[in-house]
Amino acid sequence: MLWTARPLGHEKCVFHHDLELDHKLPTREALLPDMSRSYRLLLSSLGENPDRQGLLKTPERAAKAMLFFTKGYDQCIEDVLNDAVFDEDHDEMVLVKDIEMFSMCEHHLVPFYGKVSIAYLPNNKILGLSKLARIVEIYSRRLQVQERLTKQIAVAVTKAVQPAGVAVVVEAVHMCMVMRGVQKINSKTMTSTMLGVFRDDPKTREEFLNLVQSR
Ligand SMILES: Nc1nc2c(ncn2[C@@H]2O[C@H](COP(=O)(O)OP(=O)(O)OP(=O)(O)O)[C@@H](O)[C@H]2O)c(=O)[nH]1
Ligand SMILES: [Zn+2]
Repeated sequence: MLWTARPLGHEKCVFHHDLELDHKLPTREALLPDMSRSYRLLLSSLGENPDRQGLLKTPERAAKAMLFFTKGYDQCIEDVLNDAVFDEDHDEMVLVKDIEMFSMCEHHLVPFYGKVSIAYLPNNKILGLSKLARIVEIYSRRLQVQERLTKQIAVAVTKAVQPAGVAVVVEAVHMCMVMRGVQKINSKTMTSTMLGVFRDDPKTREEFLNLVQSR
């Protein structure tokens, strides 16, 4: 059945429970032939000739591109953290801002893209800085809605270092609102998740938002 062609999660990844992935499924690369056939059918549905020279390899290319756009399904937090959690007596805000993000709108299968800013207040544990960007990659490279993406990033940072608080702001342009539909080419969507101190203490939240907005 078609639904069995869902992406594989990593065996030891405990963060995937929300996706209800079936670990007996084939690897995602093994799905390439099925995906290529689907894209070939799509080309025919558009009235194109999938056998014309320029389109001969398009179904396979498109399938590979879609696998890349959704490669976050193949990754799990434990793997990318790679033990880069360090004991450190530091309790001031850590902020990485303007992390580029490319994701796929789950409603229209078109991109939404923008930037992510992540802050946390350490509680004797810090995270390798690049790992914040890697967490963004894991969750953005899936079919998403911006709200869920924002929250998943915040929860992942919380699980990784149990900080006193986490704040995540995502600013994105949705191509489904730009190239089609309401066609609002300048619209941007902002979402945020505030956990712990960032939720409870307006001063901490304000400090974060000021830092995010400063250029
Ligand atoms: N909340 C939220 N909505 C999203 C996101 N990405 C796309 N959407 C919205 O999903 C909705 C789908 O609405 P529908 O009415 O079923 O689809 P539609 O007829 O294509 O809607 P229009 O885009 O208004 O033409 C639209 O309002 C999109 O703007 C997202 O990340 N978060
Ligand atoms: Zn959309």
